[in-house]
Amino acid sequence: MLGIKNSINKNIKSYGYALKGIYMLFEENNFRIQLLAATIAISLGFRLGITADHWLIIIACIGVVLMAEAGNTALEKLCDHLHPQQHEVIGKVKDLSAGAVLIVAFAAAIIGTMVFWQYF
Ligand SMILES: Nc1ncnc2c1ncn2[C@@H]1O[C@H](COP(=O)(O)OP(=O)(O)OP(=O)(O)O)[C@@H](O)[C@H]1O
Repeated sequence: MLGIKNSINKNIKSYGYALKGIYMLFEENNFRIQLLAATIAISLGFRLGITADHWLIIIACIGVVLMAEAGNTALEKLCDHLHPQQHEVIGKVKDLSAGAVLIVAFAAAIIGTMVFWQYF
């Protein structure tokens, strides 16, 4: 019984740390821009009355883009902490990570356009 209680407490703590991470993301300019784009897409979804299938696609796109941005931010912070000085490899790691975000954001923009296009 105590084991289950400890396990639940540990879980709740973990969610707290995760929420702290999400809160930190709000300080990032790129994250705020992506959140604005997500808000516009969700508002458009309600306004156009899109189908449940289309909601799944839009929500999945938003989730993947925000997750990629969170990963990119975490990697940038780790790079800056491990190697605050300029280094070629650090630059490459940051560019690759930013590139990953750009790839999913671009794909999400295309998918979003294809979905919403059908309602106009
Ligand atoms: N320590 C470093 N060594 C070499 N190049 C770096 C280093 N730090 C940053 N850069 C280069 O500068 C670019 C911008 O880095 P920066 O850390 O400012 O990220 P950013 O994309 O501006 O993100 P943010 O504005 O969220 O901090 C990187 O993509 C990389 O090319």
